Amino acid sequence: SPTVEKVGTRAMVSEFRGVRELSMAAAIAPGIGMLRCCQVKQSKALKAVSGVRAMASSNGGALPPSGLPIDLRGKRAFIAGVADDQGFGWAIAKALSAAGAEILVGTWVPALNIFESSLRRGKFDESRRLPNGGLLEIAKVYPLDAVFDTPDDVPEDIKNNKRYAGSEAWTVKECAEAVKADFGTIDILVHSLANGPEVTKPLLETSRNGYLAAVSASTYSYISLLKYFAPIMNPGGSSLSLTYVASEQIIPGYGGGMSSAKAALESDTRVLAFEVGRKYGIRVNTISAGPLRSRAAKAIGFIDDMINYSCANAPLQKELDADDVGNAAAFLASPLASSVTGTLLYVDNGLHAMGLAVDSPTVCKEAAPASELSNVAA
Ligand SMILES: NC(=O)c1ccc[n+]([C@@H]2O[C@H](COP(=O)([O-])OP(=O)(O)OC[C@H]3O[C@@H](n4cnc5c(N)ncnc54)[C@H](O)[C@@H]3O)[C@@H](O)[C@H]2O)c1
Repeated sequence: SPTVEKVGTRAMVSEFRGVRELSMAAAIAPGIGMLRCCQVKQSKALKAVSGVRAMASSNGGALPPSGLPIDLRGKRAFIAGVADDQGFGWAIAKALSAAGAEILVGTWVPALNIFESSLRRGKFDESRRLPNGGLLEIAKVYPLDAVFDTPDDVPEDIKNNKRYAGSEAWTVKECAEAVKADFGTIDILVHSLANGPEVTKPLLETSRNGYLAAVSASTYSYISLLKYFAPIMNPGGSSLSLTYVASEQIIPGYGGGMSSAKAALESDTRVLAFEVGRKYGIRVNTISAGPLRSRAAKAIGFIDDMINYSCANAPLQKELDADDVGNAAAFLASPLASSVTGTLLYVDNGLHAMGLAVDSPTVCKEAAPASELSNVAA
């Protein structure tokens, strides 16, 4: 109605003013560091404002209720690749949970004990907090090693490895069977895992075994997950993986065959979207995420440089928040994206679109008016 439209417009105007004030503070802040800090605050403020709006609407306050919610109530998600609260898997679990989904996770066997004991001891309690004030609840943590499809594939040295000794049924097939036995079906499948034992080596110096191990852990693992989980997914379900722009552009330092593994993952996303869509009515998408200081990324060794580079050169000059990826994943998993499949969605502050490093000393100021653009935005 016209009244609702008016109230909605007022709310948007005041939201806009709040953001503008923060942007102006950013413009007058002395020094680049301060500017960057203000810009990060600006993005947090945007989130806070929309959070307040959501709260007001749910409390029957002055603002109108949102007409387009991401509603995953009654859905169940299995997220493979959660072993702490620092990575994308955790952020996706939180976003799906905030939207109402029940959360199951698959944790790499060698990391299982520490993850479960940290959860029990409350180490993650602060980061379990959801925007609505609730806590992320994980209905069950399953041991998983996505490099092995069935028990027959497990070599003796892994069988006898003491880090695997306390766990059982952790191959992909057994894990899917365990989820089926416990819960029957799932609706959402997330692949948030990767491993490249020679990631720090240039491609030219990568061994055959290192290359194949990267593709096995980071790419084939997704085919295997879909192969065994799709049969227990309800039609209309959604599956998702995480990729990185090194698949399509040269990122020196992202080695060991990991760039190839991500390129294969993106190609597989399209083929699997067709096969799994036709056979099970399930959607398959991938998110190409910007740099995040996760445990896996820290192991590569130059993640801080990548984050600084993105802040300096991406269209949006702010650090990527894992929650940004979580929220995009919640959208892709939801009925709002019911016609979206076979796609790659960039969630990277726009860095993928740049063809020029605007902070390069070889770029003249006229060609790269990044600072002027910051002021215009403010
Ligand atoms: N961090 C980044 O900058 C970045 C950017 C783009 C894409 N990604 C992708 O996001 C996904 C999640 O990574 P993250 O950066 O959040 O780090 P992360 O450390 O939180 O997640 C990686 C997970 O993979 C698990 N894992 C490794 N080998 C496994 C196996 N054989 N079986 C089961 N689990 C296994 C690890 O235990 C860990 O939990 C990965 O696909 C990664 O390539 C990361």
